[in-house]
Amino acid sequence: MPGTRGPVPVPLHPNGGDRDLTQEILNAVDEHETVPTNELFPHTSQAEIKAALDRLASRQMVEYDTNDKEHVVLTQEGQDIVDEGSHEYKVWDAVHKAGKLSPKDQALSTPSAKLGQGNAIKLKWIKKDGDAFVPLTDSVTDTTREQLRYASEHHAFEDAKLLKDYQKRKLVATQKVITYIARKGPRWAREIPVEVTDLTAEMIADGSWKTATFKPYNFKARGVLGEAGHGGTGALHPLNKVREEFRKIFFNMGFVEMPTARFVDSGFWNFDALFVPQQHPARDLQDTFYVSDPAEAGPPGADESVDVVLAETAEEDDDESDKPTSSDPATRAAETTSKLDYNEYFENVKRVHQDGAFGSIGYRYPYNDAETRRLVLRTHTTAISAYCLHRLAANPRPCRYFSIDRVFRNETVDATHLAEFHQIEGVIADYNLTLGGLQAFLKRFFRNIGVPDLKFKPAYNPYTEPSMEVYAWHEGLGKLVEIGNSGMFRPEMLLAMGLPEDLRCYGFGLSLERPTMIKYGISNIRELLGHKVDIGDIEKMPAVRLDRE
Ligand SMILES: N[C@@H](Cc1ccccc1)C(=O)O
Repeated sequence: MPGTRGPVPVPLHPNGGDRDLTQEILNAVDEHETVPTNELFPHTSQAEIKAALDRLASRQMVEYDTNDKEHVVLTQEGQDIVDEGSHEYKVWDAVHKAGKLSPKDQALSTPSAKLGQGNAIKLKWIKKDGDAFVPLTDSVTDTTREQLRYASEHHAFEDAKLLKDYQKRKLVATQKVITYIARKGPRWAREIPVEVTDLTAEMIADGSWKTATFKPYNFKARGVLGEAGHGGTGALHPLNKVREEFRKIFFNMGFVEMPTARFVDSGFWNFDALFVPQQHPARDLQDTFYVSDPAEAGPPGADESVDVVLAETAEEDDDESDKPTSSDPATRAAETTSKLDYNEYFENVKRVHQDGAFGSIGYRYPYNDAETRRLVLRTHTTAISAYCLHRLAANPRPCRYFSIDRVFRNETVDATHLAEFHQIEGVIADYNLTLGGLQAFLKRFFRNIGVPDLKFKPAYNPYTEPSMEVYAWHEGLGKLVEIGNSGMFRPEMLLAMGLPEDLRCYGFGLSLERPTMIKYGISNIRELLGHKVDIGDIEKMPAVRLDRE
């Protein structure tokens, strides 16, 4: 069984299907240098091709240009001519076969034959002899058919001047076709590299270390805080031991930690930005703790002075090593923020709630600005995810974020419920994501913590559609238990932030308490958190590895 420290491959095709279009494009670019992608993949939709190209372009592996071209396409009548010959040809053919043919003959009374008679005479293929037609030649060249056949094969006429004429005769039409021309980018590679974070014994044994791409060291990362007092991880609270295990798993899967140091947040980030309607029962005093002093936050964006920086990947750090000013966290935060317009975002969110926008019909109720400023103890860490996704709009690109921190709900405390608990949350943004990809990811994630065989159940969240509850088999209880919630963030939520249309986003969340209680065999949550906790017991609890029972 792989340890939690082993390299975890990044999925190449998030839709989980067999086909990997990004790899096919990489192969083609490698072989042909410049590739008109739609001609190469005529049966693949434009949107799919663009999504695959965007995934590669965002990694700077390929670059591409977009070309608008007019294509000539045949109408049904034009196609019939290519298949059977022109109207004049059919007239000549009938007359030629018969030797002599009355205009009243059935073969000459079809609408097509009526259209063709004049031309066949003009071309000197037939002539009137008494009241019948006779052929003038034993062979003809059907130019109309040849020209149309050429146009259907080449999407253009050999002589461009013919287009107008054929368009007037309604035998062809034109169609705008977008072609994407791809070529190698500055970070060209034949494959999306799997970045390995650790050198393992297996890699040395099987020689794969020689060709592996190692994730560069981030020398600016802060070190792990030294343990004081009791010493070792034994001094950590069991929740923090399990939290550390989850953090390692996230880091190994290429996630970046979100800044969660704000237990108090505004109604805007906790609810409105996530399209929880202002009358939703979850916003009730019975369910949510509101702060009374101060009761209100400034408008969204007013807290921008708070120095919140998402650690970028080591790779990006590396790029900036020769630019000391921009690697300074405060400067970087300012750079990112300056591109974001909070007023516009706020108005967008209001519009979606009140009138509908970005393809959503909205809730259609009068939106209350004061409600958006009310301060709450955050009820879920999705408030932070919304905040970080909005920041992503300043520089949209595929990314993976996670957080593990405390949330608060005004609930009656019992053996399995506390008024405060911890949420583990993950967010993945990328082009062309699908629900199947989310299931594949969740299966991989939970396998890493030793939970195989997931089941998914459709669910509802105001901010995701579709949404799925995640279930796993619990040996001890002998039944399926809910272990998490997930979904794809709604387009009206992401578009309102200014994220591009094809950048889609998964989200999922689970509690930290549940896996911890299972690991330590604790059945009453009050033994884990709060005033009833026995410190002696906590000290004796061993360190855990999530993937080992
Ligand atoms: N916020 C959800 C979890 C979740 C996060 C992100 C997307 C979907 C669901 C919860 O509290 O249960």
